Amino acid sequence: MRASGGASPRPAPPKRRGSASPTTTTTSTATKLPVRGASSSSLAMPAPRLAHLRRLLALHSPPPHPLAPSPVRPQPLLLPRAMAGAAHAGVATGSAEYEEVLRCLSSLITQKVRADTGNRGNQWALMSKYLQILELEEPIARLKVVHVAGTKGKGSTCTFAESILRSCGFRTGLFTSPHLIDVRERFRLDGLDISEEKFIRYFWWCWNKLKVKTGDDIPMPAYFRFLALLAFKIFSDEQVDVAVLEVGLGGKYDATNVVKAPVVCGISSLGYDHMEILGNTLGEIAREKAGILKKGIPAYTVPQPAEAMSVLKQRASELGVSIQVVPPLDPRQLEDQPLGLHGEHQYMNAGLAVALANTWLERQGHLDRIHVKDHGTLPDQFIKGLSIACLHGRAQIVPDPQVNSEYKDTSCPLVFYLDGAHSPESMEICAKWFTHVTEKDITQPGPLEQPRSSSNSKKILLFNCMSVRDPQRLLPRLLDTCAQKGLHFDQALFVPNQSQYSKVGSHASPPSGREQIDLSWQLSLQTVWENLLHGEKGLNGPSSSGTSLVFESLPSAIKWLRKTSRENQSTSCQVLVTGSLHLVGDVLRLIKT
Ligand SMILES: Nc1ncnc2c1ncn2[C@@H]1O[C@H](COP(=O)(O)OP(=O)(O)OP(=O)(O)O)[C@@H](O)[C@H]1O
Ligand SMILES: [Mg+2]
Ligand SMILES: [Mg+2]
Repeated sequence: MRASGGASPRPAPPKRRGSASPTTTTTSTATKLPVRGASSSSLAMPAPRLAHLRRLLALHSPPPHPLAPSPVRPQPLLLPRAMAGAAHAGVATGSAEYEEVLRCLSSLITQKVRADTGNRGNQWALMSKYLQILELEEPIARLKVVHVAGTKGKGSTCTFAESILRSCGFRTGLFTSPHLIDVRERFRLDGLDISEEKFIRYFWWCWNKLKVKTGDDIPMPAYFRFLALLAFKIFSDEQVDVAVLEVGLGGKYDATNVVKAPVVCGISSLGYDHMEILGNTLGEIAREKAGILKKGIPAYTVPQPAEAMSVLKQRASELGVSIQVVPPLDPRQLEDQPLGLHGEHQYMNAGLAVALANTWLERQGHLDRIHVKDHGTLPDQFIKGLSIACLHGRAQIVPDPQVNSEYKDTSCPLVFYLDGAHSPESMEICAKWFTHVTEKDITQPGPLEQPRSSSNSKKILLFNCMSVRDPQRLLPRLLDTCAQKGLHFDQALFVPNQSQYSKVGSHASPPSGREQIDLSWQLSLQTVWENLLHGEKGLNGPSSSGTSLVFESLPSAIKWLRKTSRENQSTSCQVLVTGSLHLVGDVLRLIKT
């Protein structure tokens, strides 16, 4: 652990987007992993190694409203249905064949697609070649697709829409990204992660066909493209009634955009992210996302900044379609049921999902399945779908199972508040959610009382972000939004993600030699934080000592949190984990083991 004000030399300020990262990304390591053809003995992978592969594969390919938020309920650590498959397959129990599948998948991860224009231009034409090889053109044309792009809220919107249509009695397929713990989270059938057995079967089918037909002219598809092709294969063979597809990155050149005639399209909240690929202005970003709109296909969006909205409208009019703007859902429409996903912003995503599901039902001639009530509330199946929707790592509250089991009363001395926000806009949303749920005097329903009143609670930030992101935009947004609501962090902890150990070793646990761990990025984050708190005096300021810490590993940070919480029993530790979905996934995995 390194505390602020310590002897470590002050690191250089963090690099901006597009500059070389002070840490090596997991991507480059992934390409070094052995690919298929390894001897069977090498398949007996130790659990930490398998965990590392799962994390590695989590790589992406991809205005608040005034209504009061729903009551927030801490979620039990027992993973609900959608995550149950992943939890069961568990990090330690995956079969040797599954490990081999993960190894093959990781060989498809290339730096190129993420960081430059590899998914554009000529490269895009390759998608149709892959579809031919896999004989997927006709099956895709038969799928009844809901397609969603956007900067934020895609996954949540898709999850709500799928859950609604499942509650209406349809067989559903849901393809989202990224995943938190296990790659199979990206593929849900009827609301459940695809089974390991099915995943392996479909994987080899696609893999082997592609391996035979690819070579120097046609390379193997990159990671996200392969996953999208796999999703198409799974959903068509499984004969789902509806396939809900989240765009991985952008829209126009995204692998999911091979769908020529979806039933309905949605564009969730637009903002700044992935500018190194999508462009620097909201207009440019919006144009890329509007690339999923199609002639004759109804489209919906949420209220957007004017610059983005005008681009969406212009593109829609070029195509001769109207794009309808859906307001956030009014909680009264839910008959007092809370949404399954928490936070004010989810009313926005839910409103979009309702429009998408409703249009899907209408266009498929299934409106007779739902009973529209005359007093303005949603049909029962919609309310049910919205309230059971589940997506981990988004505004999720998890009391620490270890520390809390030591207390007989209902208090929760250590609680994790997890949200995978990683763009400036979502930092703000996340900060609002955290301040709201930890506010004094809020009594939460459910089996667990609110930890303790905020007067004797400690607010701790556990943060990391990928080095392609700009902490100078993320951290001030978080800090300022919290401060405006009267919340101040007692401490901030900066840690590398578990998966970042890949650069120094093959295990998911930290290597023994401390000197091997490059913490320069975390030290840079700490500098940004300290400068925000104490001005340019930063780390050398007398008041800064102890307000932030850098840990060399996540397990050591969690150990420290547990120790601190045990030593101060009258104080509850409320830990906001944010900045990276990878970090959130790592924390979820670590605290349940
Ligand atoms: N409508 C929204 N507006 C702003 N931020 C949002 C919105 N919906 C979700 N978020 C934030 O974005 C995070 C990710 O949400 P979600 O998974 O739904 O989005 P996504 O678009 O799929 O993100 P990703 O880019 O990681 O795939 C949430 O944890 C939350 O912090
Ligand atoms: Mg994204
Ligand atoms: Mg997503």
